[in-house]
Amino acid sequence: MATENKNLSEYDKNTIPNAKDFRFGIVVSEWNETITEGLYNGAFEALIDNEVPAQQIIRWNVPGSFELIYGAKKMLQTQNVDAVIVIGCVIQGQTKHFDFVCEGVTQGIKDLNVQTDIPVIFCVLTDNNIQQSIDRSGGIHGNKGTEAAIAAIKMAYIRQQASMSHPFNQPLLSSGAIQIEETPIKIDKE
Ligand SMILES: Nc1c(NC[C@H](O)[C@H](O)[C@H](O)CO)[nH]c(=O)[nH]c1=O
Ligand SMILES: CC(=O)[C@@H](O)COP(=O)(O)O
Repeated sequence: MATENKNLSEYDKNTIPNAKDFRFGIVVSEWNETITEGLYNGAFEALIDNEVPAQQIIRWNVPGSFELIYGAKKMLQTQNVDAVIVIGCVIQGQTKHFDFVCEGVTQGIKDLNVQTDIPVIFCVLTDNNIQQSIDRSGGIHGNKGTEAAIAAIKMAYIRQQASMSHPFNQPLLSSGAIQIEETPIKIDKE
């Protein structure tokens, strides 16, 4: 379904896990600032709406979307957060720069999700023109910041549940592997 057919700000509060004890980091790009402020406001308000205390929301600014990767990495390493949201807005210009910034930030954030344990939520608009950005940052299609905040709550909850259901609740081996008790396989003899 395209954003056009879905309001990005709509969510059913009954389906959202309790978020009052989680800490969230939000890294905001200063490029296309009016748009990224709209996205930040959407994310912040959705977290507050879901009972996250304001002091458990840590905001950092970075110069552009490309810097969101480093900002998120440092946030993960230093702020004891349960999830990070990266907020940016890349708008097509006259050159291929758009493609490289979009590809770079997308792959970088994907890498953080693969390599580290804390979820990083992608709230980066990659638009053909400013109108598309306005429409998605509190305009006619709602606010992708709201959608990102709900995703962050859900992912923080999944991480919490996963750690609680860790096999036998045992610590990781020094190799990083999980110790799994072997169950003998029964082979039927003919
Ligand atoms: N053109 C846009 C950029 N470009 C800047 C880069 O993200 C980066 O800050 C620079 O290359 C220095 O490393 N960033 C956006 O977020 N949006 C744009 O439309
Ligand atoms: C997304 C961009 O990098 C961008 O807006 C830069 O514009 P241009 O390609 O015209 O230099």
